[in-house]
Amino acid sequence: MGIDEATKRVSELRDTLNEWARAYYVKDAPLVSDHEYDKLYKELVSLEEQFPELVTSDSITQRVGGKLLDGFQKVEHTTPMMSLSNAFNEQDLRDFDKRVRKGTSKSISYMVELKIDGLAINLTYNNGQFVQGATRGDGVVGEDITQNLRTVHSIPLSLQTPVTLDVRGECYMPKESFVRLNDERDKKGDSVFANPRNAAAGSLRQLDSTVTAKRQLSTFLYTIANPEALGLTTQTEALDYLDSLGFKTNHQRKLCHSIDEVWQYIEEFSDKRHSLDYEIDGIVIKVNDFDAQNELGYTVKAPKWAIAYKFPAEEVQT
Ligand SMILES: NC(=O)c1cnc(N)c2cc(Br)sc12
Repeated sequence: MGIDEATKRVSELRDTLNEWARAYYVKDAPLVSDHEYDKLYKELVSLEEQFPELVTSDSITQRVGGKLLDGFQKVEHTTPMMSLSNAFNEQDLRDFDKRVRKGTSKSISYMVELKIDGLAINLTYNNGQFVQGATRGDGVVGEDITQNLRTVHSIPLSLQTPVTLDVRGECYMPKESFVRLNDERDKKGDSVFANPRNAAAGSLRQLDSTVTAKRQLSTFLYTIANPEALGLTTQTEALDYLDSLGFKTNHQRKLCHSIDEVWQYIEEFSDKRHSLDYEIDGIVIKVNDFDAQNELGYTVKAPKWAIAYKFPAEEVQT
């Protein structure tokens, strides 16, 4: 096969494999069998070995294999990554709702989202290319874990539109992966992780990304930095835009038009959360309209337009 034919075939393989990977890892809806996927993947690896000049950093074959790091570089976030104040009962939520309605004349609806128990991350894309991934750190400065995040299949290495933006979300380990990992570690006499959040954090703080690649991590993205610069006016629009770019968002979200509706959702997930295949430690309630968010502003620590309802800690069965 000559270079022209190889170039064409490599492009076809990447488009097909990226579509299949998005279906499997982002939409949880596989289009083909693992065997079918592996067949094309092997063909792409072979062509890239025959024609190294065709390898690009966003090729699906380049997710694993960065060099062994001797530490993590510090990264300053373009805008601070927020933290949330907490609510522990219905009255706390009703007090929050009163403060919100006192703080703005706008009509209020709430975007209600599951609070994923993982590690907060920031992903930076330049002209649609994934260029940097970082931990939240203290909210202002985090650590560069780009190589490790490149191994997480639900994180696109390139977007279908050449947009420059920062997106934030949670990297987590599914419950099943957590149980399997601890079984393997226990059998080898290694220490086990206390919970999926610690397992995800430990997996992302690896200096060797080939270890991270084996940990079956996933993500839910939920924030775009400076969303109004992209013409987005609500959290609903921001989440739909993240979906359209090929990111994995959590579809259990609900737009609520009263705090009563928010409380119903919380009561519903107080039980349903145990049947999810990932851990959550609460529910995040956000004023949906960005103009109203800006009017409400921030306290020193956290936004006045959002709150995290925390589920009561559960008795650990020993
Ligand atoms: N959907 C969300 O906004 C969300 C989900 N899961 C989380 N652990 C967090 C943390 C902050 Br801070 S926001 C948020």
